[in-house]
Amino acid sequence: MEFVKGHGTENDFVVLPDLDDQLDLTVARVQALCDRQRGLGADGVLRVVRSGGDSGGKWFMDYRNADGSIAEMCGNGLRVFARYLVDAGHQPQGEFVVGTRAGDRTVTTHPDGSVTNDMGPARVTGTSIAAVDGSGIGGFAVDVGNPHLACVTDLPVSSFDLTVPPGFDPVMFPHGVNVELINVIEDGALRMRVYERGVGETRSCGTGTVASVASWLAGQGRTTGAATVDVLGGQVHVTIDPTTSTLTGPAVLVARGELDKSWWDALA
Ligand SMILES: N[C@@H](CCC[C@H](N)C(=O)O)C(=O)O
Repeated sequence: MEFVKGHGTENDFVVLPDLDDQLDLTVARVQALCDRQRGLGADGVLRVVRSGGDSGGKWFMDYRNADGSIAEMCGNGLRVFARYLVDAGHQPQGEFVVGTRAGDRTVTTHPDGSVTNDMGPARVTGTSIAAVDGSGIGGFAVDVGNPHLACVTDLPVSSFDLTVPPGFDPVMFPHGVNVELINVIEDGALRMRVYERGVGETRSCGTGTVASVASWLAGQGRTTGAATVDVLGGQVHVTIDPTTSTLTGPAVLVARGELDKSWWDALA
């Protein structure tokens, strides 16, 4: 069984090509694959399925968090997924459509290895408070297909302890939430740290960067704008308008190999 390891701004993934939708990707298997001691190690798994959808999309990205939970969307994962399809010869370089649980997303791969995702609308749905390190930090709830609580703060994001999960309002976020802490460096330049639902702190979160820019704009009463976002693992560029958003950043394939069949079978 083939695997590929890749990352987007150091948000890392095990890619499992399963074009004919044959793999039984159980929670135990996802957890073991993502475990950095007893598996390959990753923030999530991207199962690559060829879809017969009528939306024009030939591919479905089955994304799982490291704890085995299913999420609707993964922005960094989508770039790595697109890079894999081109690298494997399944798609020519350029624009194509990938289905996700949040809907179809158009991706554009570039010759320099970067990828631009159309991320769909970033909907600001309200305000809420994240409890981090004993402090309440206000932010905007942003739906990027998956849920975010994106909080601009004047405290340096480097000062927060994100080894402990942030608290949040379970009524507002009944299915959990990804929490972003954001500093404004200057107009159009943000710095972000993130605690991801189903993973913990990661070095980047693509949907989280889109939510961060939407939150920063919402704080100024704006619905359109663009920013670079520095994350622990690099930098991405985000644009937001009222109907859609884009995310551009690197997508790197690191290694490929074969999973041991007896290891996989024992995890069922
Ligand atoms: N790292 C991802 C987001 C992955 C899903 C998230 N943890 C959730 O549960 O919603 C990204 O790059 O967007």
